[in-house]
Amino acid sequence: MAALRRLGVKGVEIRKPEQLDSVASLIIPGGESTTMAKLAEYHNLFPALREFVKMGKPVWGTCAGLIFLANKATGQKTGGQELVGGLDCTVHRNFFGSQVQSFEAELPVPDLASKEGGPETFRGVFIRAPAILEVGPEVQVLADYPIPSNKVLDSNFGADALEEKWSEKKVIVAVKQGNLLGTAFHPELTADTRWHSYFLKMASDVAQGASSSIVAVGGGDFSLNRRQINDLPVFQ
Ligand SMILES: NC(=O)CC[C@H](N)C(=O)O
Repeated sequence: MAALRRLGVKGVEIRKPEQLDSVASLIIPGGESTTMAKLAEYHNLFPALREFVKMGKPVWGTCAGLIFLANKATGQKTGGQELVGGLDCTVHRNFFGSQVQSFEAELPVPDLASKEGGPETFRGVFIRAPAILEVGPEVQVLADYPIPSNKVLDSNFGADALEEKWSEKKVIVAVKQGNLLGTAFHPELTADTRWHSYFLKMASDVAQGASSSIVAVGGGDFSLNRRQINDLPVFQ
């Protein structure tokens, strides 16, 4: 919400399925995807979210939101978790390790830079971040990242996938497929608003005539009357 405000756009928080009828595009933010899936299930959001994606409305998932959008997730808790799906990729939920292994890195972002201008790299803030292991033919890769050299390719990764598929020693961290955008990192925690403005352009391309609201779902405090509008700290 704070990042959108910096671009002069007012977002609306979505708590109930029927609220999705009144918005033209959606951001599913980061957080913790198992918890978010439980809450989304409790609030009966999954059918409406799937319908929203199927209608071709722009949806951007960051981090846990990316996991939500993926057709397949690995590294899930026992019993798995429900996904919205639509994005033809396999995501590893905690690819880069636990919370303490969170990190920041400069990512080459040629497509973003050519559309939005600015530097050729983007500072990726990876917080217990997922990574995309495989993508389908319709998916455009917007950023990738070398697999950390200390990364032990253990059983969590699905041993069969290793040598061959990962011979390039890179994982994918940003993708676009039609109306869907996915980032494994948190662009809203930097002062660089290019991913947000990139998504807003996707949204305005599709939204013609519809409401131009951008909305956020999941994460945060679900009590409506205690909502705060403080901006998050932003890393320069
Ligand atoms: N920053 C994040 O959104 C972390 C996502 C987390 N790995 C999950 O499973 O949901």
